[in-house]
Amino acid sequence: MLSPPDTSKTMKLERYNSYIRRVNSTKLLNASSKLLFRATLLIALILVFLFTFNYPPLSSSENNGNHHLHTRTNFLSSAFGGGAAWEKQVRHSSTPRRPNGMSVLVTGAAGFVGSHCSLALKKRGDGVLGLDNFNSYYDPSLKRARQALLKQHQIFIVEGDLNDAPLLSKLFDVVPFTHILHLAAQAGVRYAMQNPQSYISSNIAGFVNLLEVAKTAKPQPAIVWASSSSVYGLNTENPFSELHRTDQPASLYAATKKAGEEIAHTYNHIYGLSLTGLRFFTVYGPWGRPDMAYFFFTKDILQGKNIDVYQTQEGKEVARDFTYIDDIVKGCIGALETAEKSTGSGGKKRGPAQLRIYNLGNTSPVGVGKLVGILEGLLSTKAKKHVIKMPSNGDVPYTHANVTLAFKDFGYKPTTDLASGLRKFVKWYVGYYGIQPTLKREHST
Ligand SMILES: O=C(O)[C@H]1O[C@H](OP(=O)(O)OP(=O)(O)OC[C@H]2O[C@@H](n3ccc(=O)[nH]c3=O)[C@H](O)[C@@H]2O)[C@H](O)[C@@H](O)[C@H]1O
Repeated sequence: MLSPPDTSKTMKLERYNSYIRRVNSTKLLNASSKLLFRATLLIALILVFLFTFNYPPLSSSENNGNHHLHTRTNFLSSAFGGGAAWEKQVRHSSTPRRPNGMSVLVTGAAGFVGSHCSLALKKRGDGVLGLDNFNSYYDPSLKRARQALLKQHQIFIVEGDLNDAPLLSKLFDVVPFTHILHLAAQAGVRYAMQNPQSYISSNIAGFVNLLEVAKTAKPQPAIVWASSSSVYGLNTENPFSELHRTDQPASLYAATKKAGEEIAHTYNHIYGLSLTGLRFFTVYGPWGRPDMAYFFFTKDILQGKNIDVYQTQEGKEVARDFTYIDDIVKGCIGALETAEKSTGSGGKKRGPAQLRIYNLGNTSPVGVGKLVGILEGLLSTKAKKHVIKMPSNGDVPYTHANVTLAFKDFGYKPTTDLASGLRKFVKWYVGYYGIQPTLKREHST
């Protein structure tokens, strides 16, 4: 008999081979997993790159030297609600309803002066589109209430920031605005010590951003914008004339408004933009700003709280040329109506353009003590006055406007004295905040 073949060596070899195959297949598996992982990572990186840098461009149709801006505009349009319905609202709101009507972009439209001007323009048949960032410098619910009021009059407010170049650019792509009424700003004299950067961001960077977009717009709009009585700073000549010096601002707020006037000069000089700066003097009235003294004095008097009434270091009364909102609105519309067209095109100046500055005040300064006295009468409540020296926080002791120039050029003539204006304010205040009906009846006019 043949002895069975010795297979032990063959078996060993097969076991060894099968082991090697297992090891190799595991290695292969690991290698392919790694490859797969790397490929996925690479694809993810490419996607992140494309998304972040918007490459290749989504639009290549721009040929006005503003290619990047417009490309980003299209890319971002969905972020601010761009689209057919949004554009329809924008167009509808900004289309004039009278022959030769203006089409005005009102920045700060949910603000105090902005909301009043928007309504007045719309009532005349002009087209108005609002822009506002609804920031929380003061109670945003008041801004939302103004927005709701404007909506009732078919005025649409785009929610966005002055520093959002793509958004501004998009608005000018959609609407050939004839005018900008630029009222968006970081307001408040004393708050500048708490939040200086917000003044730089809105009043300087935001303004430059708006001018950059306006300069390339076709047609270039004429721009009327809000400067401030505070630019007179430590000026001691009275009443304040546009010819007086304005190189001694007492607050960062004033300095940013003064900077705005110089920046306006530059854009007028280089690009032919028509620019009119309006120096508002302590504007007050219904739908006003809760950060202003007349407003929070009213609130605090009604709540039985102390109010600080400032005096100068010499113990004299602090005074302001308080100006009623309706007079300011007339001034803004007068400035818009007399604004000449910008002369530039496609970012190039074609000839000299209009450059103006006007005081818009009441020409009748009133002491803060007297203001408090009027409020006490209207509210039938004695104020708990705490008379203190004016803190060194950017405030100035006195303002008084000479408005001869605004009268000459567009018939500006304030007609509301402080007592009548505050009566209207109090009537609105008690109605808006739902304060005792007895007060409301007592002060109805
Ligand atoms: O014309 C402007 O360009 C500016 O007007 C406004 O500034 P102002 O004239 O300073 O108004 P506002 O603060 O209401 O103080 C009124 C008076 O009350 C005094 N005041 C103030 C606070 C206080 O606690 N006590 C007090 O006596 C105070 O000393 C002052 O005499 C806008 O806010 C500003 O954004 C800008 O537009």
